[in-house]
Amino acid sequence: MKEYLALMRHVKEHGIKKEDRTGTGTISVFGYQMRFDLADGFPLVTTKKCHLRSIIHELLWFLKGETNIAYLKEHGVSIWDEWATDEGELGPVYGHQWRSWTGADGQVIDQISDVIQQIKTNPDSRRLIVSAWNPAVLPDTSVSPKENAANGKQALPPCHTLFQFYVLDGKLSCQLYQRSGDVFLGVPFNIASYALLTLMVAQVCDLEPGEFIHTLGDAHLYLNHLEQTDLQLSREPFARPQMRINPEVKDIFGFTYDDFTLENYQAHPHIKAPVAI
Ligand SMILES: Nc1nc(=O)c2c([nH]1)NC[C@@H]1CN(c3ccc(C(=O)N[C@@H](CCC(=O)O)C(=O)O)cc3)CN21
Ligand SMILES: O=c1ccn([C@H]2C[C@H](O)[C@@H](COP(=O)(O)O)O2)c(=O)[nH]1
Repeated sequence: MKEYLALMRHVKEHGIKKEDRTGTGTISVFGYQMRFDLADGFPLVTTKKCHLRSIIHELLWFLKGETNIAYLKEHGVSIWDEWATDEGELGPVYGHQWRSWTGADGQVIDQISDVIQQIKTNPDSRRLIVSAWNPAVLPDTSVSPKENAANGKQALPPCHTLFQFYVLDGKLSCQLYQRSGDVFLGVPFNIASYALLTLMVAQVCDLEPGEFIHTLGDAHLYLNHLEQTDLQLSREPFARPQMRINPEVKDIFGFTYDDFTLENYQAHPHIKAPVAI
């Protein structure tokens, strides 16, 4: 995962101090792109051990269209706890926008089913897009994430805002535009999550996986992640692991946790870091 280490190094070297909503402070750059050829193995960071279980369950939770953390809690995943109401609600976040975007006239749009149908029937389309950015439900920044969720707004505006698929020579590629990236904590999750989504969509569309292209807007290192970043930069990355997916599954909503097996994942020890809320 030298691509990820290059991002960390770039932000460390070129990042400018910038205040942020959480009050933690960051060093930040604007605009950065990484490319991962999915034929070269699964892009899971190896310079710290990553919790793939949380990543897989979070993706399955998005695909179910759920916005309550109950499913995550049942599976021991706590990464969204800090932003949810006491009832576990996050408001209309990713799952809602992906599966039941609601138009002004009340029309409900399942963007995931629609994009898969388009990939299968119109692979040359330049409109193979899913957007989570819905200005009608953005949070009111004068109140907390929990209050927003209680008021039917998003607890946090989506960070991975929009993704686009591209089909060429029987291969499926995916590009994500991420408006804001927590390089130490969030970005390793986001890379693995979208790489996995690309493998899953390719399988159900009878295509081979191509590239995952990750485009970042505000790419930042929180000031309380700098030591952890240096430790990671001092480590030598291992070869990428391989992801095996149960080949029987042909429905994007038919995957379960046991359909995924990561092989040959060799990683350095986990590194703890506080999450900015
Ligand atoms: N500041 C911030 N960074 C994020 O990455 C982030 C947010 N906020 N808010 C919404 C979601 C939640 N996501 C998170 C939240 C926490 C971890 C985290 O603490 N990861 C630890 C533990 C992993 C685990 O429990 O599975 C890690 O070491 O990776 C990762 C992603 C990504 N997002
Ligand atoms: O998937 C995710 C979700 C969130 N993040 C990070 C990016 C920022 O550090 C915070 C969100 O704060 P904003 O003020 O709304 O940008 O969470 C991430 O990296 N990946």
